[in-house]
Amino acid sequence: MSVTEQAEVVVVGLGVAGEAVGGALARAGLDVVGIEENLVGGECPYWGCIPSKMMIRAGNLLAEARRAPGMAGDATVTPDWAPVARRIREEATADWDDTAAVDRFTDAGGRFVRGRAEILGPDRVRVGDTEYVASRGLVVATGTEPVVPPIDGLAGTPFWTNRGAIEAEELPASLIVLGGGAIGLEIAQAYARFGVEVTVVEAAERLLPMDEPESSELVTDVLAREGLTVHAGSPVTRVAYEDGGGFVVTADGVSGELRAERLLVATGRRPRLTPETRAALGAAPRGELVDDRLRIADRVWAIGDVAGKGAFTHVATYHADIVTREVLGQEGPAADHHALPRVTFTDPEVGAVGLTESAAREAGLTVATGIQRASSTTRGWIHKAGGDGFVKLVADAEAGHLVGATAAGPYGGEVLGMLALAVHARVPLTTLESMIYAYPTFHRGILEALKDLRSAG
Ligand SMILES: Cc1cc2nc3c(=O)[nH]c(=O)nc-3n(C[C@H](O)[C@H](O)[C@H](O)COP(=O)(O)OP(=O)(O)OC[C@H]3O[C@@H](n4cnc5c(N)ncnc54)[C@H](O)[C@@H]3O)c2cc1C
Ligand SMILES: NC(=O)c1ccc[n+]([C@@H]2O[C@H](COP(=O)([O-])OP(=O)(O)OC[C@H]3O[C@@H](n4cnc5c(N)ncnc54)[C@H](O)[C@@H]3O)[C@@H](O)[C@H]2O)c1
Repeated sequence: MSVTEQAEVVVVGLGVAGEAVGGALARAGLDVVGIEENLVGGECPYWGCIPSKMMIRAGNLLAEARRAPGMAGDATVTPDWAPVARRIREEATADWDDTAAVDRFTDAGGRFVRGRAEILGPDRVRVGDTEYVASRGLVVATGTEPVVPPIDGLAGTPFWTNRGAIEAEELPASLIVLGGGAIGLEIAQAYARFGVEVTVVEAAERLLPMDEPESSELVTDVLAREGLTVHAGSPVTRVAYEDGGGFVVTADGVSGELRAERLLVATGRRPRLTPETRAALGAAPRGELVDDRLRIADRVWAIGDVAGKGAFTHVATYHADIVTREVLGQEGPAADHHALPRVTFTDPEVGAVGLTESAAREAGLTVATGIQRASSTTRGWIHKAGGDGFVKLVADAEAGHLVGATAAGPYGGEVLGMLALAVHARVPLTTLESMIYAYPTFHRGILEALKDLRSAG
């Protein structure tokens, strides 16, 4: 027999986005039911951003030490994965236990339900035998799941997704990474720095295909110098797994077979939202899910990865703030993604914001670009080993402001900060040109890139 429970707000999925909106609304005094089938906090703290950045930090320490010869004497590096795995288990994930996060939500006044929610309609959700009816709003925050491509032989093999790679207590001797996007490259480089023999196989013509071609070139070059094998433009045609023998991968354009102990599938993620759920919520089967208030329908919102506006934690928290205001009936700006920043935490970091050059051209803008290589700046020249990078600017020449930028290099994600502001606030190029840039910094490359942009235009 089913039971019906009333609530003011029902939040489905307590990942980054759902935990933030659910907690804020509960703290504001609303009766909030939060439903989570796995761990409260979602992908980012347990299998995503935080543990992967711990791996990267550790790998970067090794890489810096290896750069000492010729610049600072000798350094002997003996990589050890144990402290990394321990830090991920103990500091990042509490051994994949979300008690603290659940307590945070219930202490705020939220009602927590562990289970898989089935969304029945714009105001109701079922978990097991209980139906939850929302009088004030339903928030869908179900995130994304890995896409596993339909490659012959792949299904049924013990391949890893990001979760396997993050949870690993011991490293394999060798790893094939399918997909040269953010997940694939961050993990590939970190693993390789710990001595794993890594091969990256990317179907598109270049790594990081959604980024500037200069970013792809830079990362491909650095990875090759670090001893990784990279195959781009090489769709995988077949995967096999031999007990005790590991994975055997065949890809177009790659002669012979690729073999490795482990296989990581990092070929993108898709929203956890079935066509049936879209229909139940009154959304069209395809296309944009939300409007600029992140509404699917009246009093139904989608936030975070599932909204399809960028699968990043900073998007999830940005959306959560907007929908918190919406539910509480508070004034505030609508969602605006024109200056979405993103950082791929390879070393060098690839930070980007807004439109790439090709996207700006496709949008019909009169585009002007400027580029400055880090090695040509004083700071890059001083930095020397590990100093590869560049700043690339993409301007709407008619409007006279930046519409996109890339800051790749040491601290690329940090240099990105002022470029994100410039794109967000549509700061006039003349203002950017007339300000003072501290010397010798990596961000001074922006001034030189502006000069390049003007000289080209
Ligand atoms: C390896 C990796 C590294 C990353 N690194 C970064 C980074 O450095 N920076 C960055 O900004 N982003 C990064 N991301 C992306 C970031 O993790 C996501 O953007 C973020 O977690 C999105 O939050 P979310 O709440 O939208 O979704 P999620 O975190 O996926 O949470 C959704 C939650 O909903 C639950 N759920 C789904 N369906 C149901 C249901 N029917 N019933 C009940 N519960 C349900 C899920 O169990 C999950 O806990 C990374 C991702 C990965 C995989
Ligand atoms: N630093 C960060 O902010 C960060 C880090 C990791 C993940 N993320 C988020 O998670 C999302 C998912 O990451 P991802 O790396 O899985 O996706 P992605 O879309 O960034 O990259 C997937 C890559 O796989 C390639 N690919 C697709 N099918 C393939 C196939 N059959 N064989 C070989 N290659 C194939 C694609 O061309 C693409 O380059 C990212 O887009 C990002 O939003 C962010």
